[in-house]
Amino acid sequence: MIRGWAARYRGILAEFGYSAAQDRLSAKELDGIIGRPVPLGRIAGILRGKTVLVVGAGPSLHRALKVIPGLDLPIIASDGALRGLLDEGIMPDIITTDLDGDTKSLLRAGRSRIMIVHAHGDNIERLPMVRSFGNVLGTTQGRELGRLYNFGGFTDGDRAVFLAEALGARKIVLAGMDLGSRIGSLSDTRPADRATKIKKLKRARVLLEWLAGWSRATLYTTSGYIRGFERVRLPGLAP
Ligand SMILES: Nc1ncnc2c1ncn2[C@@H]1O[C@H](COP(=O)(O)OP(=O)(O)OP(=O)(O)O)[C@@H](O)[C@H]1O
Ligand SMILES: Nc1nc2c(c(=O)[nH]1)N=C(CO)CN2
Ligand SMILES: [Mg+2]
Repeated sequence: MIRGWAARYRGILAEFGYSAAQDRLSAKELDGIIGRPVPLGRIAGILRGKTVLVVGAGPSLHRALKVIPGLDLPIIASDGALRGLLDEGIMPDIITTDLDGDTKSLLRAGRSRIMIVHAHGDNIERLPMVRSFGNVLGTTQGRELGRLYNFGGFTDGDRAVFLAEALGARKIVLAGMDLGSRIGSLSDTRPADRATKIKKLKRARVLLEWLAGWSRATLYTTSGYIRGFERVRLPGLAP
């Protein structure tokens, strides 16, 4: 577990009213379901020393999808962004998910791609889906247990950035990671959950700005402003 995470996790539990015990229960369940996890070295082999594209499901994803096919970069897709990528014929290398993204897309990608599956107290009933995935690594937001890892991060999108940093990416470029108060249309958020979702995105921003203070990777964003991330334009996108 990364230094400083425990305090941030306590803050998340308090703000969102989650139970650490439920998170732990879910983590144990996931650890029991995953037979043999993907070796960490295989994931690091994809990311180490590379410029890695992390794709979120924010409103700017639609624009980014026009140019992503021309980029020759390893791609990590976060949950809802996966469907957008698949619709454009782009199969990402790695998917970060807590299994509440589009099920059809997750099952399709899960046949061949690396699925980084996050266990938390509110997705226990979804965990059996993991049995259909060929290459899985499990994560938890609490203390690491069994063969699960905690790279840091909260939502699927910011966890992808923490993962890429932990496994040695040289540069991390965000697309569709607008954060902010507009939820992307590819994000499958029920109206009743929208206020919580916006709070989650705020928390993701705070965590990314914390990461920017000590990240070994250089961080870039092609979507919204994030302190500590350099703003760049995706090549080929009109201003
Ligand atoms: N404005 C935005 N709207 C939606 N998602 C965003 C936005 N900005 C960044 N993202 C990132 O895109 C990721 C994938 O989005 P999506 O809402 O589809 O997935 P999700 O499975 O509901 O996310 P989570 O389970 O992490 O809440 C989020 O985890 C978030 O980090
Ligand atoms: N207990 C719990 N943990 C989480 C949850 C959640 O709904 N419940 N959602 C997350 C990202 O959406 C990440 N972590
Ligand atoms: Mg999710």
